[in-house]
Amino acid sequence: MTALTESPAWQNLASLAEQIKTQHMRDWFAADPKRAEKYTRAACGIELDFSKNLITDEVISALQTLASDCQIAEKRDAMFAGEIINHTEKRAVLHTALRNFSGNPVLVDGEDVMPEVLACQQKIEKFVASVHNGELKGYTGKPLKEIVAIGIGGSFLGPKIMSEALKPYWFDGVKVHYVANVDGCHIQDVLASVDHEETLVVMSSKSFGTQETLQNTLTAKAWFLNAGGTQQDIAKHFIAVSSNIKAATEFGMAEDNIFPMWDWVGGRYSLWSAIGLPVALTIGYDNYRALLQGAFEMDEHFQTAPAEQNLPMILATLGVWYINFFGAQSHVLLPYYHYLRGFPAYVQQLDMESNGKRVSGDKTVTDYETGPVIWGSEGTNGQHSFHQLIHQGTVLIPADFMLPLNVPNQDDTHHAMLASNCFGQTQALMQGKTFEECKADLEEKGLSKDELDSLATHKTMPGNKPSNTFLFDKLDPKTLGSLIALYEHKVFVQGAIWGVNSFDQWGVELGKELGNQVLDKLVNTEAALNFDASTNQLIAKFRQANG
Ligand SMILES: O=P(O)(O)OC[C@H]1O[C@H](O)[C@H](O)[C@@H](O)[C@@H]1O
Repeated sequence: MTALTESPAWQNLASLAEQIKTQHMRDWFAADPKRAEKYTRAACGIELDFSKNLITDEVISALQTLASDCQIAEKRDAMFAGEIINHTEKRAVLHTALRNFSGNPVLVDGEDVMPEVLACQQKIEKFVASVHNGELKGYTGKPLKEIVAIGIGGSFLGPKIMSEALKPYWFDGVKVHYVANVDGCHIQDVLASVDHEETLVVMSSKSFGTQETLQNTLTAKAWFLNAGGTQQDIAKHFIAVSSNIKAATEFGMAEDNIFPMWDWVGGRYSLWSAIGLPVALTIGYDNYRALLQGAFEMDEHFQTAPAEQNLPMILATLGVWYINFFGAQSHVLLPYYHYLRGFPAYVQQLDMESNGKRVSGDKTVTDYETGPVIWGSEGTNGQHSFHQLIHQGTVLIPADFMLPLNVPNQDDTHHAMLASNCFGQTQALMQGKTFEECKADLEEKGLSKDELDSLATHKTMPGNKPSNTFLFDKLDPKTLGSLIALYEHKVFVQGAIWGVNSFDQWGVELGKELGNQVLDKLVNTEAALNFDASTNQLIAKFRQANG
């Protein structure tokens, strides 16, 4: 056993879980009319009702003990202080510096990074203004109205979902198109829909070495030249965000057109850096700044609120409770807001790339589960498909429901229906429906006893399924910033409890490496195939079809 699973806090939680498994949330709600009030907390305009969880005061305090024994506060402070907590890559983890409005310095290797961060923000502000006011023009003198943002992974998903989620705040007059996949269908479709004279390509790649992004940018460049632009005009239509200035200039980007980022910002945490430039172009700089402000406020909350009030701590420890003591292998996110439909995919990357790890500390292979499968989609759509399994399937899937109480320009009837479905689902998951209740419903229909028993058995829902419900007044830029930072810190706390390095991604790196080796064999069609028989066969079939 590892030190974690042997620890008194872990052992205590294991025995508490056995007791809790014999109880039902229904009974807790019946016994305590104040349960909802007792287990609701708010911060940064986000209210979290976590009363529909398999928890008691004793469980909460045991989870807090585990967190404190795992030195979460110390680890959190080390992150904010710029210590090298990404130990396998020997890097600090300072996405929080990108939204630091405290006026305090943030030191990396003894040097304050804030002046560079602020200079970059000013550069973004100026650039966005010059696009929006039409001052920056394309090579034929037309304003730049179409933004083609090329990037993948962290250099894509965060900005894309932020832009989508903030549709009511879009700046009128520019349209942003995000392209990630190397599948040529996407870039072709996007380029076919825009006028090259009005197009600005923003290439986002921290490393400036990611195959998909380089290829899509080359394709866009060829399209631009083919449409009438010249090599000299490229500087007016192509800009980059990267920490690899050398590679970006070698690629042909003008140095002035490169927005910097830094090694101490991980890809999936980079949306707060100039990687967010397409977001600022979508919603304007003031709204973009509010987004950063919201994240900053959540950072402050995370650092200062006591454990029992601390939203990231509450969410993280609840997750650990289900993953490690109830065998939950996945966690579903259910935004009841169409514009937030991309949020599950974003958190999927954030959480699974961060905590999809199996080594704790220096080299201990864990004997406990770590990051869960994160999935989900917008409500109410899922209610008509996969919610069935959450209600009556044999696996436990904790759920996060989220709903803005006000939606700009929304028809009241639609919004009330949306809300009723959201609340009704959390209720159904919690209370379920007993065999007796199902039978009583059916009795009036004149069924025989056998039929009654059978159908009532099928209709019975055990309930006792945990969920969190997040409410916010409206999903404005500030609240979105806070919401994203909340999940970032949740992931941090869980990683810190499990002792994994939440900031590297060696599994992803291996995929890139092998993909390049295979590409070599697809391009050099005469090269001998020396992989396993299955991979060789797949390559041979591709060669044959494309020969
Ligand atoms: O920004 P780039 O260097 O192009 O990297 C893009 C993405 O590449 C990899 O897949 C990493 O796992 C991601 O975290 C990263 O965001």
